[in-house]
Amino acid sequence: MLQSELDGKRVVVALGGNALGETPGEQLKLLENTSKNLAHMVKEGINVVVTHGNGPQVGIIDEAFEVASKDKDAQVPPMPLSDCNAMSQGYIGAQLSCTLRNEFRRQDIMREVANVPTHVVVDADDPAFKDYEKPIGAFMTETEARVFAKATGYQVREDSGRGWRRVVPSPVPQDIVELETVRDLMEDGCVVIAAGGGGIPVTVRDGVHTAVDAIVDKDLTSAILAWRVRADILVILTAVEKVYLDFGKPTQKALDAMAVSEARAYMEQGQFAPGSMLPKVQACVKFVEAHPGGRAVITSLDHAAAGLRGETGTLIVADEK
Ligand SMILES: Nc1ncnc2c1ncn2[C@@H]1O[C@H](COP(=O)(O)OP(=O)(O)O)[C@@H](O)[C@H]1O
Ligand SMILES: NC(=O)OP(=O)(O)O
Repeated sequence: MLQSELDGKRVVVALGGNALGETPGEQLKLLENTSKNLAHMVKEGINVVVTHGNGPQVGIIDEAFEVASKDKDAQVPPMPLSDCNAMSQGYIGAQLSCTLRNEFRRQDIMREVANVPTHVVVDADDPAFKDYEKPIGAFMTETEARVFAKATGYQVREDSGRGWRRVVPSPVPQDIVELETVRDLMEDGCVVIAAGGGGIPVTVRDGVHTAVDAIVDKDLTSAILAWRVRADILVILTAVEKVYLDFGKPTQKALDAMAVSEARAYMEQGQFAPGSMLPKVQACVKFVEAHPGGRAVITSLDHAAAGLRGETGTLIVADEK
């Protein structure tokens, strides 16, 4: 796809939480770089909506409150995971708003940035509340993880060959509460940051919203958002340039493209790790199925522009009729 063909297109860009570094300072640096890439897209006439992950960050915030609340002298209250989730959304979104505004100024882009704290509706009976799948927080060795699990009562799991992490419930997002606000802001010409950390999950009963302690997968929420704002392209940016078959094995093979039926077959073979690559592929399939004509790309931040032009990354498209 030529750059000129991207002019006027709506693109939802999902930034991986694991690509945001481990400290606020590191995150700010990475977001400055990310904002350069996003600003280039905006300058080319693309209507960008940005979503972001929060797995490592929400784990750190939760851990900080856990440790501090156990210190009798510190006078820090325990903090529910749902509120830690909201804090991560606020702090990542706030840093990104700042770095985007600075980059727009540098590149003479006259666009407003709006950060929308976002909630997503989930089903209170989602089986994910029993079978925890979402890795959050720092990576540990297996021994460290087992000690941590014994001390805290938390569940831990190996994460895609990268180490062990705490896992929490990750219910499937059904709807985005602030969707109309996001749409209105887009119509007004804002570059919108929304659905951070997959959104704060709420259950709704008789119209009453109740936040729940879970972390929604931001790629699944991004797919709903992309479909509901009629995006042309969903771009999922993570740490790898492409999706692989036999990931991490000597037989590893990069995928340039997958039709939906191929993606489903690979998912059935267990090619994509739950909690990491699997929800990304599921999200892409969900988007291109819900929005025929839509394209989805998984690639790394550094390859975002080339991925948008179809020159790299793994493209997911609907089956040919
Ligand atoms: N089949 C696969 N192909 C590519 N990467 C995979 C695959 N299976 C698991 N992964 C891992 O999934 C990671 C992306 O998931 P994750 O780190 O959770 O995403 P995020 O960037 O959104 O935080 C990749 O960096 C890689 O380590
Ligand atoms: N909430 C979420 O999906 O975060 P990560 O992208 O960090 O896993």
